[in-house]
Amino acid sequence: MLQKSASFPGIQGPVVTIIMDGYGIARTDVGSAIAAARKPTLDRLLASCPNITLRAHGTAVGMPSDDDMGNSEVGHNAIGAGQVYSQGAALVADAIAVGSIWQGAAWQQIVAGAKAGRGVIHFLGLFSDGNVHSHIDHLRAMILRAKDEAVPSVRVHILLDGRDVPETSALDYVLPFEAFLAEVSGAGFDARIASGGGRMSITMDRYEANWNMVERGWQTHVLGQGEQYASASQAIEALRARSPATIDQDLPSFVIASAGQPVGTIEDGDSVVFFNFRGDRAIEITRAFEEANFDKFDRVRVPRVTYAGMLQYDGDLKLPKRFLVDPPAILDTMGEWFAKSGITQFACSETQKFGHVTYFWNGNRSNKFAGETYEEVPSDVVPFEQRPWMKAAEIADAMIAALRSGQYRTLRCNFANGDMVGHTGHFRAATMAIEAVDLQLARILPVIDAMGGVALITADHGNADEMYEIDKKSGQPARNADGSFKSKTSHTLNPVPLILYDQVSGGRLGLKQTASAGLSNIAATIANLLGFEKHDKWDESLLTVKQA
Ligand SMILES: O=C(O)[C@@H](CO)OP(=O)(O)O
Ligand SMILES: [Mn+2]
Ligand SMILES: [Mn+2]
Repeated sequence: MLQKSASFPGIQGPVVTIIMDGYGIARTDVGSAIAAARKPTLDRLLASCPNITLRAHGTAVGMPSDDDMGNSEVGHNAIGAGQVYSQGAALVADAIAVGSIWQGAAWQQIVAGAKAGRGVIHFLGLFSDGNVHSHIDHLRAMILRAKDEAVPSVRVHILLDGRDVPETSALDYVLPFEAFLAEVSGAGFDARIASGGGRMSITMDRYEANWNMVERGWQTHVLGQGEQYASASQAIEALRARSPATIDQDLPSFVIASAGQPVGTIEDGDSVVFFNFRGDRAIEITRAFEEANFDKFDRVRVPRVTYAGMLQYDGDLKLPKRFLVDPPAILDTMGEWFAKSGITQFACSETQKFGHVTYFWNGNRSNKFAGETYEEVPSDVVPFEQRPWMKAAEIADAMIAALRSGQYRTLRCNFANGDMVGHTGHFRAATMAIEAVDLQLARILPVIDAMGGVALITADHGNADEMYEIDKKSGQPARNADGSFKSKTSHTLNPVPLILYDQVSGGRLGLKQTASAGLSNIAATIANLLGFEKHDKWDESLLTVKQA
C-alpha cells in the first residue's frame, strides 16, 4: 500500500493521463507537422496551464546513449515503472561486449541444437542499426560466434526497416552485409541471406492487429515460398524498380534461391534465433514457432527447431521459453502499487498502441493487476496516411464513458496518431493526425471538469515534430535530388511536453521544471495527485502544491 500524503489530500475526482504518441517538441518549426497543425486546444493549454518539458530519449529512458532516440517500449516502461531501467538495446550490447551471452544455456542450446541437426542456425529480425527493436551489430556478433563454434551453416532472414532509419536505406545495410557474409564464409562455414521483406509487410505485426503479416512471414522464412531472387540486394532493386514509391518498411517479401531452390528454408533440427530485443513485434512470430496448438493461420508444416528470442518478450506468458539475454526485471510499477493501494485503473487505446498502455505500462507483462480495466478499440488495417484520424474519436468515446461511469480513480489512454502517421513520412497526413488528437482533447477535457478531475497530457517520444531528415551540417531539412524535402519516418531525440490540466485546485497545483525531468517522474506525480506519497523506488514527483 502506498502511504497517504501528509501534505496534500489529492484530487477528489479522476486523475487522467493522456499520451499523445510521437508528440515531441521540435527545435525548429520547419518540418514539424505539429507546428503546421491547427490545434486550438493544445495551444490554449500550453498558454494557460502549468507545463514543462520531459526528456524522453537516450539514458533518460534506459537507452545506451543520448544518441539513441526514444521509443514506445522504453517510454511506456519508464512512465509505468516510475524508474529508468537499462533496456534491451543496452543489455544485449553489454552481454555481447563482456561475452556473457555465449556462456548462457540458451545460446549453447542453439549451437548444440544446430549441430545435432542439419547444422543450421537461422537468424530472423529487423535489419538495421535503429536500436529500437534490434541492432545489426548484435546479428553480426552472433554470426561470427557461430563460426567460431564450428556451426556449419547460417541463414539470415532480414526484415527491412525504413521506419527507425531513413526510409530507403536498406541497401546501405544489405550491400556491406552481403560482403561480410561472403568474407566470413569459406571452409566449413556457409553464411547467406535466405529471405526477407519489409517490416510492415511481413512478420513484425503486434497486438494481433494483422496476423496475415505473420503468415506471409512464415511462408517466406520457413516454407521458402515467394518471389525468388539470387540475392537480397537484387531483390530490393527489382522490387523498388517495380514500385518506386514503396519505402523499405512496406517492400513485399522475397526468397533467395539458387537453381530454383530456396537456399534457407527452416527444417527439422535447425536452430532459430529471433534477434529483436523488443517484444511487441516479436511475440506473434514467436508464438507461431512455439505454440503446439497454434491456430492463428495454417503453418502448413511446423519444423521441430531449437528456438530462442533475444530477450524474454512477455514476463507473464513466459514467452519465449528460451531467450539469450535476461530482460529488464521491471518491478514496483505504478500499476502494481496503485492496485495494492485500492486504486481502480482504466486503460484504453486502439490496437496499434493498446499494448503500450497495458503490457509496456506494466513492465512487459500482459496480465492485469487487480482493479485494472482495459478497453481496446480495434485499429483499421489500412495505410494510416489515408486515415490519419485513425480511432482517436472512438478512444475519446471510451474515455468519456469511463469517466462518466465514475468507476475509475485513474484513467490512461494513448492516441497513436502522431506516431503511426509520423512513421508514414507523409507531412500533410501527420498534420491532420495532430489535429485529430487536438479535436478529441477538446471533447475529453470538459468531461474531466464535470467529474472534478485533472489530466496530465504528455507523450512517450517525438516523431511528428520532425517529418524531414535534418542535414547535420546546416541543421536544415535535407533535400532529395529533385529538391523536395527528404521525408523522415523515425522518432526524434526531442523532449516531450507535460501539461497539467487542472480546473479544480484553484491554481494551487503546478509542475516544477528540473533539468533531469523525464518520463520516469510521471508516476510519482500521479501518485501525489491521488493524495499518495510516491513509492520509494520511483523518481521524484514534479507536482508543486501551494499551501491553501
Ligand atoms: O512502430 C514501432 O514498432 C516503433 C518504431 O520501430 O514505434 P513505437 O516505439 O512508437 O511503437
Ligand atoms: Mn510511441
Ligand atoms: Mn513509433
